[in-house]
Amino acid sequence: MNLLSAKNLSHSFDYELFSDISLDLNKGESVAIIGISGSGKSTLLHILSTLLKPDSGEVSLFGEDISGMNKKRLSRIKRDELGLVFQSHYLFKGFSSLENLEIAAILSKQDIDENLLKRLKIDKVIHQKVTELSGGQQQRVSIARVLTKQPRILFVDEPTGNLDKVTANEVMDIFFEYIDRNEAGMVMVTHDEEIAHRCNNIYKLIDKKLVKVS
Ligand SMILES: Nc1ncnc2c1ncn2[C@@H]1O[C@H](COP(=O)(O)OP(=O)(O)OP(=O)(O)O)[C@@H](O)[C@H]1O
Repeated sequence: MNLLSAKNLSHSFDYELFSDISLDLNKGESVAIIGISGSGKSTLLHILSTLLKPDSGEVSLFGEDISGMNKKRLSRIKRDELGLVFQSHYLFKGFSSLENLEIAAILSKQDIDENLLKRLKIDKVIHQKVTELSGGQQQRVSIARVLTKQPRILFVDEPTGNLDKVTANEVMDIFFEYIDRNEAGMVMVTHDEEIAHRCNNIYKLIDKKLVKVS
């Protein structure tokens, strides 16, 4: 089943970033987007995850074109079905990590998975304020929070940027197991070719086009 379908996307800021880009994501599938710095990878991810409207083109989620959806429906889909793991973590800074996870658990009527916290190596810091944690710890709290709500599509921007190699691989294992177990899908932007190769499909943003690499 198709989770996401993007057709003929074009977008410009001061200059044209890309044009006529199409991409599909099916259940159980992972897609990596690579490309040089400034090629527009994060912008494309923002468009696919409904945060940004493209200049032209269409994004459909679960078979429905989002441009035709009313605001309320789109917000509900965003809240319940999409999981965004971006570099700015969007954690509630005044709260502890546990409180951040509890908010996600309550909103989505899911339970916090203790084993996930152990695997992410945040079980011991869970009572500390978010602001007392390192960047890498905050990133892993934000990953735990996103997975707690059990989204159907994960949008992940440079997930392993400030993690050591062992932790980075563990985080990737967690993402891939999550997709398999929940028949979810993932679109991931990364600079790390090794990590990109763990995905089912790799696309490169180059010369304003999205080219399938493998
Ligand atoms: N909101 C914005 N307003 C104006 N220009 C923007 C905006 N967001 C991004 N840009 C510009 O668009 C270009 C592409 O940015 P983007 O972050 O999508 O690239 P990227 O491929 O993800 O880069 P990196 O790998 O360095 O993160 C950059 O030149 C950036 O300055």
